Amino acid sequence: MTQTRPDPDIFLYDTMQRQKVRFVPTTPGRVGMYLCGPTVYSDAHLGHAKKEVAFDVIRRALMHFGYSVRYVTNITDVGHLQNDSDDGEDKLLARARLEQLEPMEVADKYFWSFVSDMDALNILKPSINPRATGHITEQIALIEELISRGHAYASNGSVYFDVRSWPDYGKLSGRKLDDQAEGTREEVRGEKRDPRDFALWKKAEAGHIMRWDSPWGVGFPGWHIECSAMSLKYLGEGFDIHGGGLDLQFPHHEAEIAQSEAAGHAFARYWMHNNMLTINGEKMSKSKGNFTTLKDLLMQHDPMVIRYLLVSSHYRSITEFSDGAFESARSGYRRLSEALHEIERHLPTAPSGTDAALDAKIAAHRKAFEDALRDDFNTPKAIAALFGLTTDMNAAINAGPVGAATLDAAREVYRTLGGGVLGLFSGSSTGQAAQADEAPVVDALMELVLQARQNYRLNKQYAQADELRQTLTRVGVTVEDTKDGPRWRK
Ligand SMILES: Nc1ncnc2c1ncn2[C@@H]1O[C@H](COP(=O)(O)OP(=O)(O)OP(=O)(O)O)[C@@H](O)[C@H]1O
Ligand SMILES: [Zn+2]
Repeated sequence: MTQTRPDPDIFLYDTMQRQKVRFVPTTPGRVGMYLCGPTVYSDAHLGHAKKEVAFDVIRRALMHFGYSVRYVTNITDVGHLQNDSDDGEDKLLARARLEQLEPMEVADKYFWSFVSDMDALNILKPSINPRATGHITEQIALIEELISRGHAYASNGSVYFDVRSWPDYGKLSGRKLDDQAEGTREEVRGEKRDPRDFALWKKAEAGHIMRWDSPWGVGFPGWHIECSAMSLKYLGEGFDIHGGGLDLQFPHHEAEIAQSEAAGHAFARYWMHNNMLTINGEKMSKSKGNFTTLKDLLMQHDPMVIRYLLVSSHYRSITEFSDGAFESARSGYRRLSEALHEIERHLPTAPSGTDAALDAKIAAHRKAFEDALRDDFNTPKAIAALFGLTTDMNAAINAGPVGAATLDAAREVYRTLGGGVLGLFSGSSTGQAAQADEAPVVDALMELVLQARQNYRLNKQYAQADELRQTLTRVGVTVEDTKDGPRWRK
C-alpha cells in the first residue's frame, strides 16, 4: 500500500551541500526529477544500468512515500564530443561513419536498444524523455540570453561560456583549476578567452552532417546546454532533484549550473550522484573499452539477478563487477524469491487467523525497510530487512501452518517493497513463475505435472517418470524430491 500523504522524513545526500539533508520539495507532494541520460551511440553497459537502477529506485521510493514524481531524462543525440575539451569528433557522427549509417539512424538504433535493456531491468518509463536534437530552439534561446547578460561570447562561429564572468563556477565540484585545456587543439584554444570556457554552440565545419542555423551561423549545440534547456523547460524554475553519475559532476554538471544560473534561472535544488560500477577497480566505460554490455549479460543472467546485484550496494558506493558478485547475487535473490514463492504457494490453502508475534516481526521488518530508504535510499539495508523477514517466514512455515492474514502481510512486504520499490520479483524471475500474475496458473500446471510423475512412480513406470523429468530439465525446470514431496524450481 502506498501512502497518500507525502512522508516528510526523507533524507538524501546533496552533493552541493556535501551532507545528508531533509528533502523538502518546492510544491508539496510533487517532485520534479531530472537525470542525465545516455548518449545513444552504442549499446548500454552495466555501468549505465547502475545509474538507471539507482535513480529508478529513488523515484519508486518517493512514489511509495506518497509523492507524485515527474521524471525527466534526456537522450543525447548531438554535441557530445569525443573529449571534454570542446574538441574531437561528435561521438554519434564517428559511429555513423563506422557503421555507414545516417546519424539519426545511429541515434534511433541505440535509443531502442537502450529502451529494451531498461525494460528488461524493470526500469519505469520516464514521464518525459526529450532529445537534444528536438530542442535546438530552446538551446539557442538560452545561449542568446547568456550573451545578452554578458556571460557568453561568439568567436569564429562558435559560442563559449565566459567562466571568468561567473564567480560561482566550480561550486558543485570545488574544482577551480584549468585541467580542461590540455589536449585541446591550438585552434580551439585560440577561440576562447579563458581555457576553462566551455562551448555552448559549435561552428559546423564543411561536411559536418548534423547542423542547424543559428544567429552565429550554421552549427550544433554543445553537450552541456541541452540539459539546462530541457530540464528547465519540463520541470520549471528551481526544480527539485538533478541526478547523474559522479563522473558527470565536472565538467558537465558544473557547466549546467553556471549556464542556467547565469541566464537568470533558479536551477536544481538538490544534486544526487551515483558512484561508479568498476571492473578491476576502474570505471567501466565505453571509451576505455572495459565494458560488458547489458545485452551480453542479459543472455547469461536473469534480469532480476542483474537488478539485485545493483541494488545490493548503495547508490553512492562503488559496485565492483566480477563473476563472484553475480554468484552471490544469484543466491541472494533466489533465497528471497523462493521465500516469496513459498508464501504464495501456501496462501490459497492457509487457515484463517493471524499470529500476533509473527505479525509484529513482519511489521518491524517493514519498518526497517522503509527507514532504510528514508535514510538516503539505503538499499543494502532495505535488502537486509527482506532477509530478516525471509528467515522469520521460512522458520514459521517450516514449523506449521501460518494464518492467511499473516502470510498475506508478509507477501505484501515482498511485493510492495521488494517489488514496487526495489523493482524486484518481476518478469521471469519470481524463481518459479513466468509472470507475477501468471504465477498461480503456472503453479497449478506444475502441480498437475508433478502429480502425474508421482503416479508413474507409484505404478513403477520409472521410464515415463524419468522422461517427464528430462522434459522439464530441457525447459530449465529442476525437480527435487524432498521429505515434503517433490519441489520444482526454474
Ligand atoms: N561505470 C559506470 N558506473 C556508473 N555510472 C556510469 C558508468 N559509466 C557511465 N555511467 C553514467 O552513465 C551516463 C552516461 O554516460 P556515458 O554515455 O558518458 O558513458 P561512458 O561509458 O562513460 O561513455 P564514455 O566513456 O564515452 O564517456 C552518465 O550519467 C554516467 O555517469
Ligand atoms: Zn546532463
